[in-house]
This record gives sequence, structure tokens and C-alpha cells, in this order.
Amino acid sequence: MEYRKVIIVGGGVAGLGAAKTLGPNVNYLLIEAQDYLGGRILTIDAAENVAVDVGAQFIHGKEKNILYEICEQLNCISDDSNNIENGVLVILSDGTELDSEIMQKAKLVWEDIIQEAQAKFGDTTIPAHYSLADYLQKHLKERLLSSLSCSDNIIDGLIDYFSSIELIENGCLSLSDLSLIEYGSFEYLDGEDEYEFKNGGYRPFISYMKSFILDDNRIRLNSEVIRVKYLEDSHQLLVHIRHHNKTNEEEISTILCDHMIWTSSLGYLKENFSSIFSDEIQLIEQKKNAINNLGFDTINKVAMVYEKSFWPEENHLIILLHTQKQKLLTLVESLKALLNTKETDIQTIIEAIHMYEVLSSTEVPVLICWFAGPAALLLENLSEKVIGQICHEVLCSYLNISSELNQPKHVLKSEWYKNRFVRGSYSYCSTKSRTKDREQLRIGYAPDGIPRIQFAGEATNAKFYGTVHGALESGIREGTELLSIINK
Ligand SMILES: Cc1cc2nc3c(=O)[nH]c(=O)nc-3n(C[C@H](O)[C@H](O)[C@H](O)COP(=O)(O)OP(=O)(O)OC[C@H]3O[C@@H](n4cnc5c(N)ncnc54)[C@H](O)[C@@H]3O)c2cc1C
Repeated sequence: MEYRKVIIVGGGVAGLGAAKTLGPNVNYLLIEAQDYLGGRILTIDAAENVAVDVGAQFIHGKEKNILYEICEQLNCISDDSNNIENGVLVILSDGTELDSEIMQKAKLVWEDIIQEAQAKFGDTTIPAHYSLADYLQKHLKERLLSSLSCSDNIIDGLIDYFSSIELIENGCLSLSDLSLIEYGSFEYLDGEDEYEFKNGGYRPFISYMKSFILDDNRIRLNSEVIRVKYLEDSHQLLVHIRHHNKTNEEEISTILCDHMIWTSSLGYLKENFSSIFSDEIQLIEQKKNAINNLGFDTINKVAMVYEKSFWPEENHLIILLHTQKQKLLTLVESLKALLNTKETDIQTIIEAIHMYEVLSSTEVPVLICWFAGPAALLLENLSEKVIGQICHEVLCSYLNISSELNQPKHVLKSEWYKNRFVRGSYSYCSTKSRTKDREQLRIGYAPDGIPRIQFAGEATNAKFYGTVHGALESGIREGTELLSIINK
């Protein structure tokens, strides 16, 4: 039977970080269920010279950010990143522009409230079930009303917009799922909040990480680890692998190893953990609460590639505030006739459209819409043509220009929930979870006193969960620990 000292499960950034750390002298095999390396980092060519990151897109923070350091060396970070605050256009339902001063003030109010919510981290006087939504409901509207002199409709539109950004940032289905006490557990690194990439997106970073795996025999793609059993006699792990080949035929193989670093997403663990480790009752007991309690839902993106831009040149972000219910209803009516799609689906999607981001990394005009909440799941069942058309028509209607002249040339959408090796976007602290759940998820399984199965991946990082740098750090962390065990 094939033998390896170490098996790394998952070729996302955590798995690649672990492989780089173990280095060429350790006999490891990296097993990846899909046909590419990168996992939730996936760069797709939407058109010629247009690379779109359908998963992770930004680098969050600079100081002490190992991801930033690598990408800076690779010279793949865009110089425009610092301009992220400029060129924002905010349009209301009647097509008028919101005064930028009002938007600035609203943003300051929002940021203050968010900081106050973050400061509640660990406050044991707050009931455990209290969510960010509870906190916002109590404070946000009142504070916006007292700081801004504008109509109730605009205030409601602003609340909708800020809430949707928060849903996207946290990857949760509803802000009622987001724990208030744990909300401040995520640590922001100094520097800009979001650094963008040059054209090519995350691709150079993934190539760089892969370059440390010198030998292709150390990577097995299209191979899913389906069962792991600890053998008491030999202190080894018996690993069952299902290989998917192009003809859709399945083949099962087994490998023995001494150690394993497991890096799959929390979404995958929620669905498969108890069957993969069904022989390891102790391990299941150790982790089942953490896996159940931590949150993992879906966000998705739609990218639209155009022949030429039709939005104001100087704007890189167009925000829509849905200030008139009637406008939404009219849009739903006209799209229903055009698209032959369920009215309620169209409405859910339109209500979730709050911004169009101009992709700065390419000369070709590309708009990106981010979706969270129920709309993110719903769009996975719509065709690219339909979802692209909805996004396009809504923008044209708000800009008050003809939608026919400037149809998108290509539309691309992500489907992170349908991907059964991921099942969502990234982890968050739900009202059922506590920070210690991440520690519980991380802790290694040591049936003979020596850690045999270690756990990495973004969800195991208590400070930087939900990010690429958090995932990378977790892989390096487990790789380093394993090296010290092997070298003892
Ligand atoms: C839409 C979206 C936008 C995002 N935006 C950002 C952003 O702008 N900035 C940021 O920092 N982060 C962002 N993230 C989060 C970031 O992408 C993730 O935190 C990070 O990539 C997770 O890496 P990972 O290695 O932990 O997990 P993954 O990337 O999920 O890697 C795990 C790998 O394991 C494989 N696998 C699973 N089960 C098995 C098995 N049984 N056998 C073999 N292989 C298996 C999977 O196929 C996968 O490739 C975003 C994510 C999404 C989905």
C-alpha cells in the first residue's frame, strides 16, 4: 500500500501554506478534491485580458500581514488601492444623486456604531443570543436621524445598504445570526481595509505557493478523502480516497500515513465530518459542537464584462439606495415580462443589489455585484444570462439610461454553495458560537498522545477567520507544529 509521512487534505491556501512550511524534505502528499489548486481563491478569465477573482478578491490590511508581504514581493498589488474611498456615486430610486456630504456623515455614524459593537467583545453582561441586528435596531436609525437632515426613506435606504455590506463582510444569511459578544473577535490589521490586485488577481500568489511543491507527484487533484481511520497497532492513519476522473467513473484507493493536516472549509465539515471520521468517536465528540455552532453561509458575485463603460468615468463604486418601494415594484414588473423568471425571485435579487464595483485591475470595463443573504443562494439557480440581465437593467434604470445600447458581453457568476467541496463562503461567529469553538476546531487529534490529525483552514483562525491571510497563517501554524513533532 502507498505510504506517505504526511497527507495534507485540501489544496486551498491553508493546504498550500502547510506544504510550503513542511518543505521538500518531508514526504508529504497534498490531496485536493477539485481539479485546481486555490480552493476559495479562484481566478477566471471572463474575457480576453479580464481576470476575475470569483472567490477572494482583496487583501485585508498590510502590517504583519504575511499575505501582503508575499504579494508585495510578487509586485501584484494594484497601486490604485489607496483611492478606494474616492469616486463613489450614490443614486436614489428617483435617479437623483445623494449629496456626498450626507453619505460621508452617514458613514461616520455607521463606523462609530460598528466600533461600539466591536467593543462589546467578551462582555459577559450581554445575553449570548444577542445579535448584531439587535444592537443595530436599537441604535442605528435613531443615530442616523439625529445626525442627518434627510427623509425617512433615505435613512431606510442607507440602513439597507450598510446592512447589506455587513452581510457580505461576515458571510452570514442574516445579521440576526451574527453574535454581538463575538463580533469584535476579528482583528483588523493596520493599513488599508482592502488592497486590490493588478490584472491577474490572486493568480500570481497561487502560482507562487505552488512553486514550493517541486514535484508533481506530491499533488493529487480530483481526489476526495472520504474516510480516515486511526490504526492502533501501527499508530498510522488509513486514508480512503475517491478519485474522480474525466469519464465520471469513480475509483477508490487507500494510503497509509503517520500524520494528516486537514484544511477543508467549515461548510464541508458540517456536511461530512461525522461520516469521514465515523471510526473516531473521540474526535467527533471533541469537535461536533464547534462544527455545529460556528456559522458558515454563502455570498456570491456576479461579474459583467462590457464593450465600453456607460457609467460616469470617475466612479469606481456605484451605490443604489432603494428609497422608493414603487420603483422596485415597477422594475420587478418589467423584468418579469422580459425574463420569464418568478416574480418573487426577481424581487429578492433586486432588493439585494446595493452596489456595483468597477474592477480596477483591467482596462476592460467590468462591473461586479456582490450578493449576500437569501439572494446569494437564489442566484445559483438562475442562469448567468438572467442574473446578468437583472443586474444590468437595475443599474440602467437607476442611471436613467437605455439598457439596450450597452448589454454586457459576458456574465460570470460564482456558485459557492453548489460547490460541495466548500458549501458556502467563509465562517463567522454565530449567536450559538463562542471564540473557544475556533480553538476547539483547531485542536489536534492525538489518540496516542502525538497529534495525528491536525486542523487548519480559515475557520480555525481565532483572529483572522474568513480571510486569505487567516487561512495562510493557519496552514503555516500547523505545518510548523508538525515539523517540530517530526523532528523530535
Ligand atoms: C466569494 C468570496 C469572496 C471572498 N473574498 C475574500 C477577500 O476579498 N479577501 C479575503 O481575505 N478572503 C476572502 N474570502 C475568503 C477566503 O477565500 C477564504 O478564507 C480562504 O481562501 C480559505 O482558504 P482555506 O484553505 O481555509 O479553504 P479552501 O480554500 O476552502 O480550501 C480547502 C480545499 O479543500 C478541498 N477539500 C475539501 N474537502 C476535501 C476532501 N475531503 N478531500 C480533498 N480535498 C478536499 C476543497 O476543494 C478546497 O480546495 C472570500 C471567499 C469567498 C467565497
